[in-house]
Amino acid sequence: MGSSVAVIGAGSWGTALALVLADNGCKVTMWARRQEVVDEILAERTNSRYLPDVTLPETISPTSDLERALADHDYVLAAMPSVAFRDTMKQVSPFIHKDTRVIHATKGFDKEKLNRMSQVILEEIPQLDARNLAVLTGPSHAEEVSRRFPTTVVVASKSRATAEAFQDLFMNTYFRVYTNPDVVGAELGGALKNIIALGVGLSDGLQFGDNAKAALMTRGLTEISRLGIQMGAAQMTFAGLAGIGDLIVTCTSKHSRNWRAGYQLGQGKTVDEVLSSMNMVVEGIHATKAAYALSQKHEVIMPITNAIFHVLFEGKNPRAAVEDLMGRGKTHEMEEVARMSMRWEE
Ligand SMILES: NC(=O)C1=CN([C@@H]2O[C@H](COP(=O)(O)OP(=O)(O)OC[C@H]3O[C@@H](n4cnc5c(N)ncnc54)[C@H](O)[C@@H]3O)[C@@H](O)[C@H]2O)C=CC1
Ligand SMILES: O=C(CO)COP(=O)(O)O
Repeated sequence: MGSSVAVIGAGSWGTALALVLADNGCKVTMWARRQEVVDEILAERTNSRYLPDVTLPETISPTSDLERALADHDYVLAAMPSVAFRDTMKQVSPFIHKDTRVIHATKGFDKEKLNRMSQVILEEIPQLDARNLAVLTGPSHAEEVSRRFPTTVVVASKSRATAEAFQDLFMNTYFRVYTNPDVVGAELGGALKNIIALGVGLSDGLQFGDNAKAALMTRGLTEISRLGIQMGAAQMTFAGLAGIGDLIVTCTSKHSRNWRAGYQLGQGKTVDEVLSSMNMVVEGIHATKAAYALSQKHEVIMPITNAIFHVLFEGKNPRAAVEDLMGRGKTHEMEEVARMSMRWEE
């Protein structure tokens, strides 16, 4: 038997990653908040609400008892929605020691302080050695990973040893793991692309076509990078799996909850109607609020995020938001780079 891994969170992503680990020979204990999820896995070996049509092997043991989940582990993986992240880390903290290697796979911001998830982990688990912390991100829908479709992801950690330990833990023939030392860029790429996917869904719901989709993705990546660099990320990360890679999959996949939520908004539903019709997390809604505040704090211009914020939280008509975006003042496409290196011929 390989390593023991405690997976905290039995939603779609926690369950799909537990499957990857089980395929790799790990003994997995998966914590679910709700006892009925545990009961279903024990009785049927399925998690039908979050990952239908997938059979879970016996090497994945579910429990709703956090202490039991964390009793005996070599590694901990946290994969719950960002809104539940800080509270869950508070509860997890007493069972984590300095040398535990912890990885999270959550794509969002802390609602209290707008912090990244790795910052929340270190705040709530102060005894943890920061070098033992990593993030897993990249273009990876649970529905496809659980069908063992070829997938590539990034593990980012400040410590090469930790990044490589998690690379070894997760990597297999259908799940290819790259390492990256840029934790800030990896976390921001994953969290901010959800906003753009919502925007693309909105645009598709309004039947605006493929040109608009390409514009939102490209200019969306520009503003993701702009905020990211200001917050300490490396620009190159946004050209990789955690940036453009995840942006592409989330803006174009039928599996994306963010795209689906945006699409329904574009068709005229309200935010409350959309949220009550989805039984899964829509991180982009929370991320829009966080990124709007972060753009003001860091004095970074994010027109698309601003427009989506006004649609989601101030009742602005999506068509009016698009008119405002199209009517912005004239600008150079490569404004930051241009200042540094590009020259007009005359
Ligand atoms: N589903 C996917 O394909 C991927 C998801 N992610 C990220 O993983 C994170 C988790 O997402 P999913 O597993 O997809 O969500 P999900 O919507 O499938 O499941 C949510 C899980 O969180 C639990 N939960 C909800 N509220 C909670 C609370 N207040 N306290 C404790 N637990 C609570 C639910 O019981 C459920 O187990 C998100 O940040 C998402 O962006 C990242 C990559 C892929
Ligand atoms: O992050 C994801 C894929 O990489 C999941 O995106 P959604 O939350 O939009 O489904």
